[in-house]
Amino acid sequence: MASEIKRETVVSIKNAYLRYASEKGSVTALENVNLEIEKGEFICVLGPSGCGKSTLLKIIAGFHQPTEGTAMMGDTPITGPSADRGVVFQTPTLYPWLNIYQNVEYGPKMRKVPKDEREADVKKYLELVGLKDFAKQKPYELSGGMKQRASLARVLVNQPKMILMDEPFGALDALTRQNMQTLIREIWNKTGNTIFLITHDVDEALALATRVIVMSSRPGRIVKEFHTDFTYDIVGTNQESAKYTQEYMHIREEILSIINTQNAALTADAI
Ligand SMILES: Nc1ncnc2c1ncn2[C@@H]1O[C@H](COP(=O)(O)OP(=O)(O)OP(=O)(O)O)[C@@H](O)[C@H]1O
Repeated sequence: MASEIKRETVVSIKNAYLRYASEKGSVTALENVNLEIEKGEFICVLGPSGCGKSTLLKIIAGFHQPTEGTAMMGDTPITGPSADRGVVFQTPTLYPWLNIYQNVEYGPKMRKVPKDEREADVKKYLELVGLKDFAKQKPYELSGGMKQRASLARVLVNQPKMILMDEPFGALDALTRQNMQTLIREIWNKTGNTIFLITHDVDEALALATRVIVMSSRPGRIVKEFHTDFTYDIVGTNQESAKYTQEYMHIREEILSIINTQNAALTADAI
């Protein structure tokens, strides 16, 4: 008998709308979004600029509540931010007056985690992101990639149920970006964490995701989802070759074609 895979829904968004109040009236950023995120998924979100990707992430993070519809973590409505859902932004969020160790220690300290446990956790996650030798440095002494790794350790040390990343590698040079992709893939593979990552880069999405979500131009709706497994090939010995398969090329073309169609609709609206 085939063994059943136990699925666990971490986050579920149902019929969600988000309207922002602005000086010119109301802006509908999201329209009827439905999304179930299962434990261990690596979701990458793509879509035209301004289509509501960050808004969706902010709903999951608890920074915004849907104007209509629901956002739940397990059986509990998401009503505000929580250490269970750690957020990594494009610009690293580190306290400049604290060293890297103290920055990573900050969350557990606030949660009153006992000192010994805290110390072991901070060391573990600094090692995991490759910063154990930089614990005493201040953020200004680190490169952009290292700062982003420190931000990641700050989130990981809280052992969140989910990691939310808003274009986390967008400001990095190509080589550092690729190294960060390898790091986040390895961390995901090792910890089995659930990740929701926004990117503008189709290749980044395909190289990391187990599911790629493509959104329409504003108001943002989910127009298509692709279940992919190139990340497993890349994590194994195959490395880059996964990107040259026919299947990869085919999905890549399809995603780009959807985004281009959405961008064209956006431009036509603006004329
Ligand atoms: N606080 C706000 N008040 C009013 N409008 C907002 C607010 N935040 C976002 N918007 C609008 O909502 C829409 C969606 O914004 P959002 O930042 O979610 O898009 P995005 O897809 O993440 O964009 P990008 O890819 O350019 O980062 C945009 O039109 C934006 O101008």
